[in-house]
Amino acid sequence: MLKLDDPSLMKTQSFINNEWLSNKQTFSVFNPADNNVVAEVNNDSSAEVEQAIGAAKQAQKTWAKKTAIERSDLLMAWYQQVIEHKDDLAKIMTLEQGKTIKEATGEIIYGAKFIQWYAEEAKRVAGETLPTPSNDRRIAVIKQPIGVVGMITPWNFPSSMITRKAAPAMAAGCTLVSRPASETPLSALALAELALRAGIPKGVFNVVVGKDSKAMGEVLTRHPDVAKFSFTGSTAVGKKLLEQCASTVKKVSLELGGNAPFIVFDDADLDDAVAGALASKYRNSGQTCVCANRLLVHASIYDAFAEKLAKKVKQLKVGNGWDDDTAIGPMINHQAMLGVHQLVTDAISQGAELLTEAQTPNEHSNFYQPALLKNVTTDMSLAKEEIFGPVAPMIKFESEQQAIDIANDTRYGLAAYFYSRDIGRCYRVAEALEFGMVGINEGVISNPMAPFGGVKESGIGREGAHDGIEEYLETKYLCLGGIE
Ligand SMILES: NC(=O)C1=CN([C@@H]2O[C@H](COP(=O)(O)OP(=O)(O)OC[C@H]3O[C@@H](n4cnc5c(N)ncnc54)[C@H](OP(=O)(O)O)[C@@H]3O)[C@@H](O)[C@H]2O)C=CC1
Ligand SMILES: O=C(O)[C@H](O)CS(=O)(=O)O
Repeated sequence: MLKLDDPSLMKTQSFINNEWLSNKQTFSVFNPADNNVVAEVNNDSSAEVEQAIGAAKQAQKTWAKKTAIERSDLLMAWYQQVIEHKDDLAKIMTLEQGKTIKEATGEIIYGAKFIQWYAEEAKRVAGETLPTPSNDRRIAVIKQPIGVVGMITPWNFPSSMITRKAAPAMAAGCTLVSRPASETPLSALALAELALRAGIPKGVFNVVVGKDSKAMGEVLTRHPDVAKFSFTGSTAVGKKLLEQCASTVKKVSLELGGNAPFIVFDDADLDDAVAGALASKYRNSGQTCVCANRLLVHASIYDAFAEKLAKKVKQLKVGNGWDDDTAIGPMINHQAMLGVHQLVTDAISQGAELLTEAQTPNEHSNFYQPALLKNVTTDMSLAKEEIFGPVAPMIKFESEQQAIDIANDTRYGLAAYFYSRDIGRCYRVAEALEFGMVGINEGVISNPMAPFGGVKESGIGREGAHDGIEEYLETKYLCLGGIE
């Protein structure tokens, strides 16, 4: 039984116009660790999304008229609420997503720091005056909020993927309708409760929840009152939603899938590289878009690296997210776990060698033992697809250029990592990699101060840094005549 310091944070209704609305229809939310039902949540669909858009539209002009300092203070109040309740929020996340309580707490703090960061950035939105082209006129540029924002987010980071969008949008003067993944609605609804307690005005932050993601997405991507759409999720779904947004030429931000190379050169610090690979690959049970997805290791250190990493992987304890010594929690659901196992068995059937314990999935369990495979080749699905699970394939390379070519041979371009202590190589490789983010001698690089995002089919736009608030602003050019 979940014991919260503040049980009123467990919300199951839709949050529209600062009101909790009941719905006759509900859907079940499950605990991935044991597949038990943990809550019955409102099953909204198109009507509720329309209602939420109406509330956001009604509120937007008033919210935008607040000064940047007023919005900043309200966002900081929200930040303080989230930090004050971080332990309860982490428990709710572990309950519905399965990640370890340590990782859940880390995510709550990470997500809160986007609210803190954009509370500060709200005060740094500036236009400019430009040299006049003639003495009878003056020209200037101002920045204005885009308007109502629709957003859809995934289950793997059910709190921070929301604040990474909502905070800059609200800081810029936008209002929004958030639709979280149906696997993890509780974290989103708890954030809404804390926004209410922080004094965020009605209609600014709305959360609709439901199983019919397609129907809800149709409204958010096609409604004429939604000026901006922001999505985080798979590339396949992102492409569909981008097409749907074309109907009303919405501004769009997409944070999509990844296939991160993790390159270990012969001059790397081997122990650092092993530690970096372990952190990058296996956090959140490998269910992050920026996880190392392919380990590219120079031939001269391939066996030594494999031996060191295999030893560490075997020490990772699989278990319930509540247990302090658990390193790997359950995967989000059985289908996801079977998909990962299929990639492993397929690779082994083509000659890859499993360096960790062989396993046969239990038909009632979502747990998967962390795995490491060597002798993986680039033609295997395990090397080409986004694994999204605790499995690391090792690919051997002979030269720097070959490593770069293998790394770039993907339609994805989100994160990439490499380990080298040669400064010339660091510059050459960092510049040659076709990815939006590059970790150099680091395996975990996400933070609110940096622009997070990808190139190619990993997305459009950036979240975090000052870039993140620009995604929710329009640029307006003013030309003032009659000066002379
Ligand atoms: N770049 C980034 O920052 C991140 C990228 N991702 C990527 O997301 C994927 C894993 O997350 P996952 O949730 O499985 O991704 P999905 O793309 O399946 O789902 C993401 C969200 O989109 C919703 N959705 C699914 N289909 C539709 C549709 N047709 N119309 C509208 N909404 C839809 C889902 O709702 P529901 O689940 O209720 O169906 C969920 O809320 C991976 O590829 C990962 O790389 C994940 C996190 C961060
Ligand atoms: O994969 C994701 O969902 C997150 O973007 C990963 S991170 O921001 O925590 O690195």
